[in-house]
Amino acid sequence: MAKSSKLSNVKYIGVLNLQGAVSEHILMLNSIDNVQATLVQKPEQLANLDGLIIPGGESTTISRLIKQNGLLTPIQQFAKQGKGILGTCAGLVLCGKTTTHNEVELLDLMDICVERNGFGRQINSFETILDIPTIGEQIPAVFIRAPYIAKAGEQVNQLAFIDNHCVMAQQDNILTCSFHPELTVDNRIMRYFVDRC
Ligand SMILES: NC(=O)CC[C@H](N)C(=O)O
Repeated sequence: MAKSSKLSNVKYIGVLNLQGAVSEHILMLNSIDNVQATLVQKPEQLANLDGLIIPGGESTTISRLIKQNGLLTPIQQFAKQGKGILGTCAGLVLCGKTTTHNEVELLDLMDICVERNGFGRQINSFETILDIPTIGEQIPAVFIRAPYIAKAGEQVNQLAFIDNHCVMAQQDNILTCSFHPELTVDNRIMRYFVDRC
């Protein structure tokens, strides 16, 4: 999209379209006023975006495709410019600095060490209701082969916990959650993210 065609009251949010829960994020973004959602597969599609969502899926696959598509450095630069990034589930893993078993190449956007599949396998998937003081009460959250944040640096604001495991965090312009907000009808987390882009 050409810069001149950007409307000042509209937030332009991209969804990384490599693998995983892409269309669900687009649908949720479309439920919010003054948001223009677009798909991102190539570095040049990051230009003029205010924010980027890295969806859930399979972090090893998304990591490989990020490299294949030449997106590793462009996404890191996008984050350094202060643009908003939301990583959900596998997206949280990818935003991390390390994983406990070092099995995935990460974007290193947030000072966290992630336990992949920390809540167990597909069969251990669950849905719950979270109170997230910064955002709101009674927020539905869907956990599918979900990771948790095993360790977080001092600059990381830990926003929500389950059984003492951190499941949502923010470090400046980077927001991550272990679960899938886009699989519910509650768009408060998405609105919180968009407002900060
Ligand atoms: N629902 C998900 O995104 C699962 C993430 C998956 N466990 C991974 O590490 O890639």
